[in-house]
Amino acid sequence: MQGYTSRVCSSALQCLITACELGEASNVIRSLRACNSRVRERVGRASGILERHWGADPVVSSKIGSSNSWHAGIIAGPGNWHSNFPVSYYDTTGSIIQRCIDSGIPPPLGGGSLFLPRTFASSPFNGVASRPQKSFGSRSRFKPEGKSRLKLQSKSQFKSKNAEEPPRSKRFSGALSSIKDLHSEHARGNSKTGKGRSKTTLRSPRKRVTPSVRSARQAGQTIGIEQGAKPRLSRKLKTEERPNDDGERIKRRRKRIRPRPNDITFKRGLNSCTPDIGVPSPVAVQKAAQEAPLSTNAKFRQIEPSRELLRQIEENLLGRRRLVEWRRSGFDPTRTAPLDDVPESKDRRAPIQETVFRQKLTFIAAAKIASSLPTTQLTEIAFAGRSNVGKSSLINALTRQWGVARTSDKPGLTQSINFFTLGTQLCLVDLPGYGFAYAKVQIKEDWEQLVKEYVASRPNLKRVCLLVDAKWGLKPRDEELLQLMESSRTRYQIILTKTDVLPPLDLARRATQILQTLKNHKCLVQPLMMVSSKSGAGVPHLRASLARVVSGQSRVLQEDSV
Ligand SMILES: Nc1nc2c(ncn2[C@@H]2O[C@H](COP(=O)(O)OP(=O)(O)OP(=O)(O)O)[C@@H](O)[C@H]2O)c(=O)[nH]1
Ligand SMILES: [Mg+2]
Repeated sequence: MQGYTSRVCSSALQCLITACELGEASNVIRSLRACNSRVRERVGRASGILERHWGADPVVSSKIGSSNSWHAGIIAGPGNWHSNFPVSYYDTTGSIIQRCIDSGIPPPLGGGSLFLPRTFASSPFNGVASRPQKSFGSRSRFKPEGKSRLKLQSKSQFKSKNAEEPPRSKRFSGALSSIKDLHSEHARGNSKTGKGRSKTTLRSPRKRVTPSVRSARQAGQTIGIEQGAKPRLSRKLKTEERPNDDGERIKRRRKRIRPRPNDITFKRGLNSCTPDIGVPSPVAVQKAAQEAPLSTNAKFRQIEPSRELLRQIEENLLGRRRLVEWRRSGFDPTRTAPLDDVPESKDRRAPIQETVFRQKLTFIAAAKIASSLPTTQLTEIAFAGRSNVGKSSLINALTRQWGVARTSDKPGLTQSINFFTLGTQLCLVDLPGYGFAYAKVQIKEDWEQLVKEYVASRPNLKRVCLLVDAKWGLKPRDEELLQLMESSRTRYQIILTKTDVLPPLDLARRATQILQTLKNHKCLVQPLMMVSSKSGAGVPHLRASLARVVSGQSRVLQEDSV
């Protein structure tokens, strides 16, 4: 039988197969079929092999392991067998465990595992095969040779033996406790069956034998305290007291962790060493606050805008506003640029008042180099500013012809000087932006140079609208262009854009800040305009101002020169 066992149990899979042959197969398979599909999916090659041998569809895990004393075929399951497995599986496992207990072999405590002992002689699985083998190689290979020492019992025999069993749950919990007892007994080596610490059962881990101990053993000496070996110290003694050679107990000093003087990681220590400078007087605090340089934000918040500017912002609903404010003022928020309208114009949008801006906006030319600039007799108004400031959007908003000048949220879309005629009087010029843009450095430098050339030398250029993002204000690149226009005596007007993203008060502060910065500039045209192409706020005012450029009134009226 030993040979039979070793052959059959050469792998854990075969061990499982053997278990099935011996009467547990149908139970195991049936119970595992009841498991969910996820469990069944986990079946690896093992199931295929079993299927080939039995023609059945057993669900056995692909995880198969073994130890010194056990071959383990881990049965796939949704969790630990003692908590989540179906009742039928409990039944099978429980009966196996019960039989292990009966045979005096401690069944393992692992979860979801069917463990089979390596040595079949002491195995509890002594049942008779419930079904014949189908194609499991030569049958004779697995037949026990000679007279079996095992007392085979049929399923019915086993059942009748365990006829008066307690209910399943109790039986199982009882089995669990007895498993634990068995384990502890085996660990002590005095199992009631006398099989504890045998080769076939659990072994305690081997103790390491040092060469000195081995030589002493060979010399027939006993190893122990009397021989001068150090006695095993209890945990307490090890940490606090330790006997010296004379048997006296010396108190060991506990190691104390002290910070090194140069260790700056010991922050608490450093803090405690900080000299006490005392509470400063309020006068000193005030003086220090006055002397300390203000941050850019703090400086900005200190700006006090004029009342006139605040009134203008309020009247034109400039700045960040809620929809309800637009509604209350009679504007329809569902329209494009709703504030570029007359309040309470229910049926249709009020037409643009300036005739010139009612004309069709037509793209006529794009210039990438100075020589390709078109020669026209039309009055030109150019829109300059940093990339993405909203130049192209403003051209569309002024003419209400959205989509003619192409816009993008990516800086650097306009890379050439684009000319748009507006009727026969006016030409709006969309300049490429400067500053950050998604373009090659060389190309950017080229178009910046072109803008400077155009602004400084164009005879028909009557006004440059320098667009400044209301959120960021003037930047060094803007100031560069301002200097150029000052030196070339080109008239320019500052237009704050994207005013809808800023609170009204901050917008007023920004306008004041810019006016303060540019108060000595000669070519600056007043007033500073604030617009939002998105909400349409301020656009009618800008239109009116630019229309005066076309009609030539601006110079006559001196309305906007400094
Ligand atoms: N919130 C808000 N967004 C705006 C306003 N004007 C333009 N934008 C947005 O800003 C982005 C850039 O607009 P453009 O008109 O393409 O800017 P640009 O100055 O022509 O940019 P470049 O051609 O790259 O120089 C777009 O996504 C616009 O929708 C505005 O008044 N308010
Ligand atoms: Mg553009």
